[in-house]
Amino acid sequence: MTINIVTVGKIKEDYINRGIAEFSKRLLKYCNLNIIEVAHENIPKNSTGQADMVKSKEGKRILARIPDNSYKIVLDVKGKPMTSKGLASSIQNLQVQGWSNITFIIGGSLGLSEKVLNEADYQLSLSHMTFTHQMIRLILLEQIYRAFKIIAGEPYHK
Ligand SMILES: C[S@@+](CC[C@H](N)C(=O)[O-])C[C@H]1O[C@@H](n2cnc3c(N)ncnc32)[C@H](O)[C@@H]1O
Repeated sequence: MTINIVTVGKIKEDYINRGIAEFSKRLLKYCNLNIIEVAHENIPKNSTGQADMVKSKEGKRILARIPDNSYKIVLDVKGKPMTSKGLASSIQNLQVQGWSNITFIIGGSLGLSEKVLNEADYQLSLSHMTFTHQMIRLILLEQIYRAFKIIAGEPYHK
């Protein structure tokens, strides 16, 4: 299984980068992992009414980088919640159905465009709370790692 994460912007915080490096390393035992960063769009100073334009430009970059034939899961606060066991079952079911690529998509500071949201096979919320795009990348990686540990029947934190 190949897991892709298409995400807007870079990670600036060193402590988050270290966490991402740790979970990326741990995941290599279970899957191939590609983290694909697309450039964020500068938000104009007088940004009233420009949010859609920013999300649309970032959205085009995201859509251009989604690998072909992959099952697309967008991360969105308003998406559907899922348990960690549910994510494990979903990954397993997708494998059984013949999917060899799953792409998770993380938006920029203003979120994702309607076009990207509509392209998704699943809209996933990790909480009712909003996290930064930097934090959500780390949290998502930990949840994917947890899912593979559950699939493998291996012990991990409760
Ligand atoms: C700073 S948030 C964007 C906030 C923006 N106001 C919105 O409502 O989408 C950046 C990205 O992180 C992801 N994200 C943040 N919190 C999330 C959550 N609780 N569940 C799922 N994704 C989340 C989403 O992909 C979002 O586009």
